[in-house]
Amino acid sequence: MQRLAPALRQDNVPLDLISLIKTILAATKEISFRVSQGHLGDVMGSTLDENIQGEVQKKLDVIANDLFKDILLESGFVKAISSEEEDHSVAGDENGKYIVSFDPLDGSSNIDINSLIGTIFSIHEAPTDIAAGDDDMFKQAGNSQICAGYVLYGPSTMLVMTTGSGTHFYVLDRTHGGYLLVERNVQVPTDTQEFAINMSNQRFWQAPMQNYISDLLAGDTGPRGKNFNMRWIAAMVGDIHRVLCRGGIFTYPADSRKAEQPYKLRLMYEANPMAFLLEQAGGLAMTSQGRIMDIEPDSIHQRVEVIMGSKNEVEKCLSYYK
Ligand SMILES: O=P(O)(O)OC[C@H]1O[C@](O)(COP(=O)(O)O)[C@@H](O)[C@@H]1O
Ligand SMILES: [Mg+2]
Ligand SMILES: [Mg+2]
Repeated sequence: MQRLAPALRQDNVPLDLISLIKTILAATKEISFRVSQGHLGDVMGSTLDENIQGEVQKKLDVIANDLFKDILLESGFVKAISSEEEDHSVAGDENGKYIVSFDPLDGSSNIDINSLIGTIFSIHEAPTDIAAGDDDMFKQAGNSQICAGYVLYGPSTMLVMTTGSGTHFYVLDRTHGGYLLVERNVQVPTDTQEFAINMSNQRFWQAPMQNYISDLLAGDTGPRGKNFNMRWIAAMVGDIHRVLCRGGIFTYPADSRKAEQPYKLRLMYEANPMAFLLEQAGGLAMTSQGRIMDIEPDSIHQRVEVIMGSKNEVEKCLSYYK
């Protein structure tokens, strides 16, 4: 099994980017250990604080955020970071070559039930004409990401990452403490009979999504002529990992629960990194209006509609919006 650094060198990843990636992964090893300790690791439960998203922060949201923030800002590689748990971007080294957006703990509602959770990250080059700490430097479209990945804290701790030369799977080897490459160039099947959506929001969806999902549910008695199964892990890392492993369509569509906030998932540290990983694996990552990675961001916590996964099924879903 190949170790991480030689695998990245094989993809011609620059040495300082490899160092930055290793810095990020050092924090994930600490989180993986804390998570595996569960109640013993004092990671369960909520704080009394709310983040800028209006969500009560879980203890592990804050622990993970502080771990990433500290290790990245001290690294010297990073001009600034932006996190789901930080109101604004945080300045690092003015000469840092990179900027990192991250979701320190994805699937927070799963922490206290010992279910699947993860960390998501996205790396861009740092603009030289904007000062560290100015949120504007993060307003870069997903198509200019140079690296994206997630770490899934599951039965095994897995890293799924791309630097633009395919999407690869790694496993954290607890015997020597490093990530080992287990699968190169993962390919998402183009067709699927598995969908993921939070069905409890059905009455709030727009008509095209209502129609698309009801045709899936009609199965072989309906226009699709085949049966579909449903899965919902309530952690994007878990649902997208399943799609990367065996295909599927994952969607968090627009809904009318809150008129001023029709979307749930965040562009910079959820949708964009997952889009890069899926596209590099032959999948599609769209909104009903276009390609997620072509969206020009206007704020670091911007939310978007998400329809992603197996190519032909995503196209089928989008045909309902035409
Ligand atoms: O609670 P819902 O509506 O099922 O939403 C689940 C979605 O929310 C999220 O948990 C949001 O992410 P965070 O846990 O990082 O806030 C996604 O991982 C997941 O896909
Ligand atoms: Mg998240
Ligand atoms: Mg989160």
